[in-house]
Amino acid sequence: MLQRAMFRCGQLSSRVFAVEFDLRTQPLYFTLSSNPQELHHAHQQLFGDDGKLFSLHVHSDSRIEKAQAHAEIKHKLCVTLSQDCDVFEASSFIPDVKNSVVKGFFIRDKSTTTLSEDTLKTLQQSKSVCVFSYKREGEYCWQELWSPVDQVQESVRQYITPAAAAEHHPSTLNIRNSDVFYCMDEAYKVLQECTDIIPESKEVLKLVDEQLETSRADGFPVIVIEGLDATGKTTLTEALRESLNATLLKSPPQCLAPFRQRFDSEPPLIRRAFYALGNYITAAHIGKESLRAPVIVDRYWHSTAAYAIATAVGGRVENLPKPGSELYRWPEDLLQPNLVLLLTVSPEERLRRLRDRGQDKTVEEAELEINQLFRLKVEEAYKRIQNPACIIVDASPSPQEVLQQVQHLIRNKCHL
Ligand SMILES: Nc1ncnc2c1ncn2[C@@H]1O[C@H](COP(=O)(O)OP(=O)(O)O)[C@@H](O)[C@H]1O
Ligand SMILES: Nc1ccn([C@H]2C[C@H](O)[C@@H](COP(=O)(O)OP(=O)(O)O)O2)c(=O)n1
Repeated sequence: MLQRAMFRCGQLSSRVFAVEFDLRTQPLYFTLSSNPQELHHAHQQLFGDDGKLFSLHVHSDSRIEKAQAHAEIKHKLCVTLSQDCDVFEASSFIPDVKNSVVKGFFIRDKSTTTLSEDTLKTLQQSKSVCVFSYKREGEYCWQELWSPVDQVQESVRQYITPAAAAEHHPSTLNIRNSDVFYCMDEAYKVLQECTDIIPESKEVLKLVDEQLETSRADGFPVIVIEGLDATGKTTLTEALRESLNATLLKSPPQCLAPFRQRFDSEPPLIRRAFYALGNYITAAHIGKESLRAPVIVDRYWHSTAAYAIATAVGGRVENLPKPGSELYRWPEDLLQPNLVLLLTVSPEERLRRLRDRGQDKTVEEAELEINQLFRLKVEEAYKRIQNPACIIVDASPSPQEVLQQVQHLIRNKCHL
């Protein structure tokens, strides 16, 4: 079993576990050792209290199955476990080694019921789930493979010892080709692997196939408008269309609208691959339309990458991939715009606009509202994307003033 193999002595020094307690705090890092050692103060938070402790993760050779099972387990743990149970995101990883992350959960059950054991037992039977339990022994705590009481099993005990945080936050290690895609083929492959379980994938792939190659002719300028929801993108792009006599496009394109809700309910791997492919369809439209007139694009790759990175990265803004990281690099096979403008408004003004609009928000946008940290991470990721980088536009003045500001920028940068 994958997880057990990781615990073999040869790998002990490099395999670390991180448990995210709360979005505002640092995760707790620990590693396993065959010798008991004194628990560090911080570890008392996790292992020192009363209550039963478990961790679990899915093992499967299929990344689609793994992603879906992980999402289902998350949902199941949240709806079935009582309020006396804390469920944390937990991952094991080899420090700073790309693609080494195994995502899972950590459960602290302070209840006197057997609900968590019953739930874990069911999960263990129905899915490829691996469960570990943690036991205290005086001042020490150790981990072993968990099996329900009726199945006695010989198991190796490993003592828990604190570990230092790695240079790169674990949630950044698996971003490439799981959350952000840097070429069309990689996103395409994900949807190909989904066709059995999500029949709509075939239709999406067909729409991608129908688009002709987009070798960019030296046509009219292409200007992308980016920003969080309710920063004024629709208002500005409509005004620019009028004033520049431009063609207005968006990503995801209209032809993907019937599939969006379906893919929005899927785990990040599948959802982000869908949005990535949407950019390539929009790119084909841009290639065609820019031969006739200037093109304004409402959201494009900056949105795809910034939301994906901000969702994947747990905790604070400091946990984002460092500025200059290859994770912020534009995909080589995706048509580049001439100008990208990022609309920014204060959180208060944005909330006011959201309320005035009074429309339904996507779950993600609703989360943005309550989760300032997430909003900060999306904005910061937007700003770190390179080649092309975005130019920040203060979108708090009146629509007319914002339009003038942007027209001025477009005249200077694109000579329109
Ligand atoms: N510059 C502005 N000043 C004040 N309100 C604005 C401005 N731009 C847009 N709005 C209003 O804010 C809300 C969100 O704008 P919208 O263009 O729909 O944003 P987005 O497309 O980025 O979600 C709308 O009700 C719109 O009328
Ligand atoms: N080009 C794009 C556009 C949107 N997305 C994703 C990113 C977020 O999850 C949502 C935001 O879309 P949302 O519907 O809230 O945006 P608008 O209100 O249409 O501006 O879509 C993307 O990944 N790539």
